[in-house]
Amino acid sequence: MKKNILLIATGGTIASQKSEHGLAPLIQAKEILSYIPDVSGFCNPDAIQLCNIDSTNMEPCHWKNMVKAIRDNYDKYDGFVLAHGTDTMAYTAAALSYMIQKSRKPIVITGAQKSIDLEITDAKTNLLDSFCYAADENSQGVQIVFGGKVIAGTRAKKIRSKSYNAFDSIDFPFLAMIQDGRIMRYIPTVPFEEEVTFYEEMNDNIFLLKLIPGISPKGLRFLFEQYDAIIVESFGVGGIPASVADIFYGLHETYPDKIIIMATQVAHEGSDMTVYEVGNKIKKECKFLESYDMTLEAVIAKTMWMLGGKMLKKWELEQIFYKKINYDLIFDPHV
Ligand SMILES: NC(=O)C[C@H](N)C(=O)O
Repeated sequence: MKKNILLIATGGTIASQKSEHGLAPLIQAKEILSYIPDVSGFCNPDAIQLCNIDSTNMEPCHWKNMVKAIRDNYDKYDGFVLAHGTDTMAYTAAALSYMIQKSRKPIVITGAQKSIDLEITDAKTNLLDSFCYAADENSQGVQIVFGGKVIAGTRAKKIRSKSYNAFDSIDFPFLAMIQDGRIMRYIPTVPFEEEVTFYEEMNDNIFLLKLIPGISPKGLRFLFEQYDAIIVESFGVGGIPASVADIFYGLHETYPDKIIIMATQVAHEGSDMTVYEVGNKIKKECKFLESYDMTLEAVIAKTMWMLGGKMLKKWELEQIFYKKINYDLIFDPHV
């Protein structure tokens, strides 16, 4: 029997047309479907419009609306395809990986580098591939389908701003590749036994501090006062420059429960603060959590999600942060 697949359109280049001030999302969900009539050959497609925005404007409130739309339609459809801008797609894929867990019904996020109404575009192939993946018996969970690759929702990163080949899977194999409607799986599907769980609360009161050589520690106190968690994007495997470390020690005494997470600016292989003196001591004394092999997008989304529910103690948060969800972490931190 043919599967019922719901397209949830949110905007992005895939839906964009020229406006007075540049490309802007204008094409509506049903019209997007009309560009890919072939999907009706293998599934029953349907479409709804959630918003029509450039993904630059994507916010946690939109993720909440996506979760609600999927939850409200969960019994009616067998799979979901979200059409989304590419710029923040990796964040949305990570966010939905935490907000919708153990879904037997696949949730596929896709988009394009060129609008669907252009003669030469990647939009139709990406959409066709996404419907094909969403309608396949062995698909589940949250993933991006783009440029013929299927990437776990927590592992995607936009690595090219213009080419069709815009996304990569960081430190984790592609789940599958898709070519001419054929799916080649690299990671076998182990069907979820538990029921799907939906979470709608995200705490976006977090701050990402990118370190640069010679960074001035001015303003750190303000960040500690204002934000519930601070993610520090440092160099290499992770460390804090001496000029900043003293301030951190002082602030940790005043705010011992503040969540501080070390991530790295290096694209591959992740963090390990214990290797160098510049990271080891401060990690222990200020009780830093660290990203290890999680992507920055996953760390940000996971932090928002874990702080989104009820107030938890720091040690409970630590356990949740290192819990493996949708392939986000391979390293074993031995908490
Ligand atoms: N290719 C794209 O979709 C880029 C667009 N600015 C967006 O993220 O909405």
